[in-house]
Amino acid sequence: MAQATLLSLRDICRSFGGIQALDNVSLEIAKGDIIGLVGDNGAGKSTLIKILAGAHDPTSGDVILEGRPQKLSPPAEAQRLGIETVYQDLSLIGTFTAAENFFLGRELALGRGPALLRLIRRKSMGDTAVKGLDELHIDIPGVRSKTVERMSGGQRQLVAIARGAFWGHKLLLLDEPTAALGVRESREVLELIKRLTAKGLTIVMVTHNLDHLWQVCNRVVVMRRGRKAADLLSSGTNMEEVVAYITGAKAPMQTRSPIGEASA
Ligand SMILES: Nc1ncnc2c1ncn2[C@@H]1O[C@H](COP(=O)(O)OP(=O)(O)OP(=O)(O)O)[C@@H](O)[C@H]1O
Repeated sequence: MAQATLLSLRDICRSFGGIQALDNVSLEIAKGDIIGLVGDNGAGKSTLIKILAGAHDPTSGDVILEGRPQKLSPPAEAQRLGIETVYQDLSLIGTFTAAENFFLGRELALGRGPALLRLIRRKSMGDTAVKGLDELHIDIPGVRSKTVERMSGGQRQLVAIARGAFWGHKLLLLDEPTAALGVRESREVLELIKRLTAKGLTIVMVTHNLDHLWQVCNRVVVMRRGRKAADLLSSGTNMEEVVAYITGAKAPMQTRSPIGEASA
């Protein structure tokens, strides 16, 4: 069955001084897509993610969200629209617990007022964070009591992704979610991504690990020198072909997004 389009990028260009980081990139993201965004260093992946995250404005081109032209910047606007980003630094405060990190910068923050009210708000935030982690079957001891700096890298990544999924009800952007992790921790993160997929979340994930991409993504988008070199269903391609697009051994496709074709 054809999936509805969530977000379209149309002819997006972005330059930094004389550097053309993105050159006429168009991309259709369907609801429920898990897109693996790949490409060599400097190919334009981060710039594309930052456009979607509202951290960069396009120099030209249009962003259409659920059928309406939309400005995504600044990042708070993208977040208001339900787009969350988990960057590699995870943006967690080490001296806060996982529960406190869930609500960083959000309206429910403790704020001012009588001590009792602040205590009640803190309890309510803790309950919500625990519920959010439970629903995703993330079993981390000390969600309310242990600071995240005392957690493993894998646990921190799980907390950051769970927080992103909790607030990002439309689109979750993941920047190399397994880059710094060992085999077991990577597996846990990939399992979490699969559970988010099952819940119908839409994800765009930058990765250098094609094996990980194949475990979770239904689509592969290859960037090369600021252009979209290929846009493929993972079920209709293989690693050899994707590598050929990454390196330029294979000429860029005349791409159209494979929305509506069979998903993996
Ligand atoms: N803020 C910036 N100022 C100047 N040039 C930039 C800026 N951000 C990106 N670029 C340039 O734009 C091009 C694309 O960079 P981008 O970071 O998007 O690539 P990437 O595919 O994410 O690479 P990597 O895998 O190395 O992170 C590169 O030439 C980079 O140097």
